[in-house]
Amino acid sequence: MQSVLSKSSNLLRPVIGSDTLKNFAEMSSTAFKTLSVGVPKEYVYHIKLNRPEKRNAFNHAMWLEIKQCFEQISEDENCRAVVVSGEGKMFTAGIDLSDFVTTAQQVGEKDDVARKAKIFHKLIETYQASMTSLELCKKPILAAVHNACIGAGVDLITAADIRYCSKDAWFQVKEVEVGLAADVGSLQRLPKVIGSDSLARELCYTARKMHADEALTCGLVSRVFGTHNELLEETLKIAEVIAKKSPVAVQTTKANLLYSRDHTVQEGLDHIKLWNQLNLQSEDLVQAATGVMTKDEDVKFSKL
Ligand SMILES: CCC/C=C/C=C/C(=O)SCCNC(=O)CCNC(=O)[C@H](O)C(C)(C)COP(=O)(O)OP(=O)(O)OC[C@H]1O[C@@H](n2cnc3c(N)ncnc32)[C@H](O)[C@@H]1OP(=O)(O)O
Repeated sequence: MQSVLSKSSNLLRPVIGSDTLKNFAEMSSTAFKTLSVGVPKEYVYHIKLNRPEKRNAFNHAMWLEIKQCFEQISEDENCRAVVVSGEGKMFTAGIDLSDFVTTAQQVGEKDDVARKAKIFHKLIETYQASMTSLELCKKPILAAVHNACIGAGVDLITAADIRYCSKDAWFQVKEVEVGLAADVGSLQRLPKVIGSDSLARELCYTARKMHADEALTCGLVSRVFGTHNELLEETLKIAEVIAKKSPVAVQTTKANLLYSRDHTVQEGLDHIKLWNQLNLQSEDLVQAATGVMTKDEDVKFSKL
């Protein structure tokens, strides 16, 4: 097991250097230990949580690699939409409990409360940044959940743009059951995603499982597909639709939806006005509008 203490000097060290930006998809298959990266369609990346033998539990390496991966994708002109799924039996079993307990025990061996707190402060900050990297990634992220999505899995998917699942999916904000208050995003994002403060509180206080049908009704996911294969196939198709649109338009839309979530309507309107006083001058606008008028559904936009 890796612990945060033994790896602390490496906490934010990038796995991939900036010189490899162009070859991200090829490089990442060897650079990442806990994620796999594929390019199933033009401009569409598929990231899989890849510790199937441990049910894709988030060990320390995975927390770090998620951040590295999405920061890299954010700047990668070859990517316009990202699908995130889990390899093997389920989406994820949440935080790697063995890893986490080892860390907690090592911190416990220190004598002073302030010094212990400093280590946990850094750890929580690092794990929060990992989840937030999906939200800050300029490219839309589509989470495709099959079977279990537990604990940290809910933190992850609520930072994604779009959530789909298969019929066998279930979701669990399990933190209170393992003696924790969730601290890397679920408490902040879940109520906003589902739009029901009462249901969010019920899920977070009871740690009960929520199955696919209820996840659809409450808006945690926007579509349910039959099987895992259908889920991936359909999610990739939707990612491809997004990837064919103007990257200027799509990336500006993501940035402004995020901004507007946390601001007043007027602040949001002022914000998009600034973005679009630039973007209305982009070649993408003329190309896309011409495509609509000439019924050309295959307009090719330059890389961004
Ligand atoms: C600063 C902190 C911020 C983050 C906080 C996050 C909190 C959380 O995520 S809380 C949720 C924690 N997760 C759990 O409580 C889930 C525990 N696991 C299970 O309940 C079951 O394993 C599960 C229902 C997911 C799967 O059951 P299944 O029968 O399919 O598999 P198993 O035989 O139980 O497990 C297979 C191997 O995977 C290992 N494993 C599963 N979950 C975890 C985990 N969370 N952490 C570490 N390892 C896990 C399990 O030990 C088996 O390994 P092995 O014995 O080596 O084969």
